Amino acid sequence: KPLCFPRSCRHVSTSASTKTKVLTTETMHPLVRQVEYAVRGALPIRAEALSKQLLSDKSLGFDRVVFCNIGNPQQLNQKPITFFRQVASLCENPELLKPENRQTLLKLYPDDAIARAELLLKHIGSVGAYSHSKGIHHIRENVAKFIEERDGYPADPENIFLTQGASAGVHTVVQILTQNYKSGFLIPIPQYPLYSATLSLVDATQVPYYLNESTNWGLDVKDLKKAVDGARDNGVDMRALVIINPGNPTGQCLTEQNMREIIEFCHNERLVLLADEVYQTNIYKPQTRPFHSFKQVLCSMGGDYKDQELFSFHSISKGMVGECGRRGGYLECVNIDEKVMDQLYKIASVSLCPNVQGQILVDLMTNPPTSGDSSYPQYREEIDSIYQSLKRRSSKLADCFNSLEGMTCNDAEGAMYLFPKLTLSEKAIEAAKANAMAPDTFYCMSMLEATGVCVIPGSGFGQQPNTFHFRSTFLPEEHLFDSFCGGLRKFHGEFMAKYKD
Ligand SMILES: Cc1ncc(COP(=O)(O)O)c(CN[C@@H]2CONC2=O)c1O
Repeated sequence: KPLCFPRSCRHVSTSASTKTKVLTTETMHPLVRQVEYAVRGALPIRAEALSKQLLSDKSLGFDRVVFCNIGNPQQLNQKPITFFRQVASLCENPELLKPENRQTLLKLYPDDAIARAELLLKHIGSVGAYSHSKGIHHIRENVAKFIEERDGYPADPENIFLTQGASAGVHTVVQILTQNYKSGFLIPIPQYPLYSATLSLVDATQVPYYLNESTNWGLDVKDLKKAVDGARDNGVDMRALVIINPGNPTGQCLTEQNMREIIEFCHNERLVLLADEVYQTNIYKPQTRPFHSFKQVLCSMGGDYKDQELFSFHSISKGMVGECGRRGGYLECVNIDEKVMDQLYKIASVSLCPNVQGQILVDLMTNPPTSGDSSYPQYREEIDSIYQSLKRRSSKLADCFNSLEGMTCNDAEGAMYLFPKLTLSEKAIEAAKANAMAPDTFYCMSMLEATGVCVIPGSGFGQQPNTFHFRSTFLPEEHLFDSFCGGLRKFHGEFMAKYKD
């Protein structure tokens, strides 16, 4: 019988309450302590607190907090794609697929959703089982087919890892590429802070290259060369170039010519290319700035570049899918050394496998209903409706920002964000200092307290010195968009008046 002393008998060391914890911020890994990730930093933390306060306090001046800090479409009520959820739900509850339930089931589910679930379960077994550490082979075959159809060049399922979101793939690749603190990675400024945070965690060296706001966040290879040469002069062992295309937070889409120059640069400078392409279907100017994958451009450049190493990342969190919480994505490894691939597999094995429902969504994202399938009309309508709405909202919000005093904003060619530039008065800058905040953080915090809208200051992504920006998604529901923009307009006018020089 297990010993169980009543509380009164237990000897509690009097020093227990005074003994410091074993684990404190002083004794934790310093690399963890130094990591910053603004997308879920001070502003969202305050926003969460206000959201809770709203439950009991109606005096805040707004009736809801609008989380524009994160590209999380379904948090702002974007509907999931029906076919995807039908298949996922059948995979989750295979009892429904039993013959005795078929007549009832056909009243609730289209035949192609039933067929897809049965096909997936044939390869998966149970969603509750560990899968292959690279991901289910059948799904990796479908991802390879998707890549081949997208690019017109072969893709090998063995070079594809399904991942727990693109984040996990990025982390693994950065980790395996980092030999020591001298390992240098070129990262864009502004950048999505997954990269700066991950590089901090592995103690690698961040080598920034600035995107040019005046050319709609253009990337000039000459700037890359300057950054690499400067880093090498300082003893940095340059390893890789990170490209986010379409850009986050900046929304630019690279031209094919620019991509060829980038690949040539990597080849000449012997840099591994990390291509983050999670927004590859969030393309709002397809006529002038269509999406090209780096895989496709690399293959089109022919034999001289056949040894250029490339890692490409994709995700189910973005596009019109927005299944962020399911944590699904893939990593394609191109021209990577066989033995390194074995090491990648070993690291993937340590985490056993990416979650299976996330893998199912990768299959559905890359292998959706096609013309002639029962679900195709509804699938097409849902995707097109979300796409057109995102496109309209991106323009509406950019127009709103460009109409505000002291604010300019490049259009979003892609992704889910706008990154407007703020010109702030001396008084506002002084007030920020008095509040121990960066000026753009002060502006964003003031916006949050006045409107309930949570955006992220430019300092969370990096920006040219003495410039101020913030990042907002354009995800608030379209029927609320006019009042959303109206609220921002009102706040901005009051803020500028309050701190007028
Ligand atoms: C450029 C980029 N890469 C990778 C990821 C990670 O995606 P997974 O969900 O697949 O891990 C994100 C997420 N976007 C973050 C999250 O929402 N807002 C952002 O800026 C991203 O914007």
